Amino acid sequence: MIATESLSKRFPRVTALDRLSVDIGPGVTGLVGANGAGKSTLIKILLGLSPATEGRAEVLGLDVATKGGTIRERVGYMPEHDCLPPDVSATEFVVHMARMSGLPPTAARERTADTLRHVGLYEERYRPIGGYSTGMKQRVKLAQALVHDPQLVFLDEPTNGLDPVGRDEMLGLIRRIHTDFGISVLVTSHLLGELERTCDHVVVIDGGKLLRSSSTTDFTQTTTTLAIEVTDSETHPDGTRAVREALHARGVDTRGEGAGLPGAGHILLLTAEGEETYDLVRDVVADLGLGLVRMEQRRHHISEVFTGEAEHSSDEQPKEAVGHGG
Ligand SMILES: Nc1ncnc2c1ncn2[C@@H]1O[C@H](COP(=O)(O)OP(=O)(O)OP(=O)(O)O)[C@@H](O)[C@H]1O
Repeated sequence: MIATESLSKRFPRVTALDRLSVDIGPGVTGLVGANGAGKSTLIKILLGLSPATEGRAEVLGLDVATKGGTIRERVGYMPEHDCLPPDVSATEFVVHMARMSGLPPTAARERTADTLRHVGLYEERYRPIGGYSTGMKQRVKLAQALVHDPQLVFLDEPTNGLDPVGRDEMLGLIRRIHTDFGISVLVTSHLLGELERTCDHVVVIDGGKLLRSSSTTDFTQTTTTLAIEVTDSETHPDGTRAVREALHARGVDTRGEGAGLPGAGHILLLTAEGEETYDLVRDVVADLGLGLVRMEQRRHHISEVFTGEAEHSSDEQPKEAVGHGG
């Protein structure tokens, strides 16, 4: 979908992109970096809106230096900053954008209605945008990026300014752009954590340089941490505690109880030494006459992995560069 080769962008006082080489395939890809890392600059070059100082890039097999117009016909773009006219309605604005992309009037109106419904704007779509909440404005921006049925969309910080609920809704919408319509997505964020549920692939940049590009599952490989949850019984009204003590008596210590996780207080975490740990847990739970609700390997969160790597890396400081929220 996207390929860059030694791509650089230098402004008089700052190098926004520094010999960036990266390949991005279909699906949902997160582009993560702190504010100023070069994300928006990369998007503008990929759209053919801003020339690179050095290197080359292709989007959908088209050279950004010469085929910007064709790229913009096939790619949707949701800019980071507020850029909506306050005194027109969402419908009027999105129809206008659809017409600008070359759709005939009837198709533009139909696509606008479908797209606004998809992003969750209903009766409000006839009211002037100036009265909208931040979340509604973000949805209008998303709708105009999708209205011409692009093959690929670039979403620049779509969760900016949203509260946690609004952020989750937006991330769900982004995921559905790919699952429901088969449109590939490049979505930027300065929050590593929020992209792990949404993206198939994550590209991390810092100071315009590529820090890492890998699939989300590679970032979050399974660990040897086991999470266990058991039922209570009449004999053991606190089943979790009974299992903890029984495991301890057999030399297996459990850590914490999954504070912050769903079902916190009922979840025991322990390090699996191999198959025998699974057998031991099964036997202990059965001997106590309890039910095993779940026994599963916990996955890392991207941000934990990244923090670990940062600690081992001497020449890069992603810890300071990349937020871990979300
Ligand atoms: N037109 C410009 N002229 C001069 N410097 C620029 C220009 N555009 C961007 N920069 C600088 O290039 C660097 C990268 O900016 P860019 O906007 O790409 O970062 P970003 O990762 O998108 O961050 P943000 O989310 O804050 O926009 C920053 O130091 C920025 O100040």
